[in-house]
Amino acid sequence: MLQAIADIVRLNGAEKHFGAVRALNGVDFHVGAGECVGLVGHNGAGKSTLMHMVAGTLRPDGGQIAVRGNQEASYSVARALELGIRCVFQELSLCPNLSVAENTRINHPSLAGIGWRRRAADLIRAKLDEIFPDHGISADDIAGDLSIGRRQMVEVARAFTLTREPLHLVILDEPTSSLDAHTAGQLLSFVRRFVAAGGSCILISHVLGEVLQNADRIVVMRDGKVVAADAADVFDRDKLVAAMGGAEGHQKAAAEARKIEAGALRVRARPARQQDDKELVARAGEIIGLAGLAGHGQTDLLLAIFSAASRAKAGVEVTAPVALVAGDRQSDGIFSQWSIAQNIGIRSLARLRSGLLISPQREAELAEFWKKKIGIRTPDMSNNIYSLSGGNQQKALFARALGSDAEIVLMDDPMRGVDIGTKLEVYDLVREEAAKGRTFLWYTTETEELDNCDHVYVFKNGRIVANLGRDELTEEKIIQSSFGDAA
Ligand SMILES: Nc1ncnc2c1ncn2[C@@H]1O[C@H](COP(=O)(O)OP(=O)(O)OP(=O)(O)O)[C@@H](O)[C@H]1O
Repeated sequence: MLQAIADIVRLNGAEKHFGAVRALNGVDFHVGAGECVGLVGHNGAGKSTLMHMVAGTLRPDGGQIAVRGNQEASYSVARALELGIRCVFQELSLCPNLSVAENTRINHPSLAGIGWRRRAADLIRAKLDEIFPDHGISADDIAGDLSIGRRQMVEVARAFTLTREPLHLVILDEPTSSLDAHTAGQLLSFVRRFVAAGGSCILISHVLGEVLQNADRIVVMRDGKVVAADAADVFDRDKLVAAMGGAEGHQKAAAEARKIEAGALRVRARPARQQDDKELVARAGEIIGLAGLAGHGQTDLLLAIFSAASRAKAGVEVTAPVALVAGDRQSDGIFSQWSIAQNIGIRSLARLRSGLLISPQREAELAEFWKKKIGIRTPDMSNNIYSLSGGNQQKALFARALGSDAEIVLMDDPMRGVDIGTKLEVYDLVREEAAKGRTFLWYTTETEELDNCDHVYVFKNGRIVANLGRDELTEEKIIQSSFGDAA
């Protein structure tokens, strides 16, 4: 009996189908009080679906759920909140036209009456200060005006705010996917403090090091089933990868030096706020990294280059067609009413045309080619794009850019939510395409990914502060440049 009460939540035999897809195939899962459970698995393994069961946002087709030892017959979001279970979903859920304070109020019905706005502002400000001491976010900021990283910080902080509503378990579905290494570290150390004080967390991440270092227990999912579950110290990176399946055989070849012939100039760009003569220069066949703390001008420069391809822009020279892989897929990348195939084909319309119309057959062929090439997991590419798991949506955006005629591919933190096996495949693909002469400009919040780049521009306060060659590339050096006056 005591054991049962020590569980915050326990699912037995959870089942969920989406048409032909068996997203959950009899899953047993539990979280104890004062425990951080890491949940890992390939894109489409069923992690988010399982979390929707815990958060009450989806009803299982079969199985039972018990919270603190009590069977819940009609479990729902409202019931989960009443029981102190909250979730930070992968697809961020802040209302874009409301302020940070107003968004906080949504989760706290008890913040009512005169002065609620100030109380909501105080509440979220205090939590942001506690988790991310140098956050730079105001409670009056409109959510839609914030960068994706800052929205993620608000969403996470909001989940941990305390009023009259109880708080026992927070589900964090890829909470660091848009955070730079410094900010991700702040969040993970807060999670450790929360758990040490008796709270519980579920941490989903494709950054395996994060899970290995911060979870007490790790659960591995594969194709809708739990395939391994044990204390975190029983696993290491290789064991996790092996249990997840799909990444075997891939060596970390990324760091190998590539032979680059300096090709024709493709991009020359000066950030709008640059005061010295530093500028970004990219040539045919190069893979160029953009690094530094999130929100320091990397995305702005990519967007400036993207728009300069169609309209002349001061300080930016672009000499070939450009495609952009957006990291903020909800706002910038996905056409939500369209199928997966249409989402992939949109950047290649000239090639897909037959007479005046788009040929559905050519569109389907392009989509099938990329489905196989990067393993987009779906029974049918004519399904709506939102039927894909988050990581598979991101793969579709890759396919759109790489399947197009663009000679310059801009990547704005593009691996958000992509699993480790696919990441390694995409790295190979990027290097392969660069060897054929394509140019990649790659902003990433994952320092490890910079190993794929020939050199890396570090940004601070909207300016380039350093240009590091691959032999100088270490996390320390990047952080040093990001915080220092210059480098
Ligand atoms: N609303 C939906 N309609 C149809 N299929 C869906 C829907 N939601 C999920 N699926 C399918 O269920 C399976 C599990 O998806 P889920 O989002 O749980 O995976 P995941 O492990 O969270 O993946 P990721 O790491 O990419 O986020 C996938 O095959 C996905 O395509």
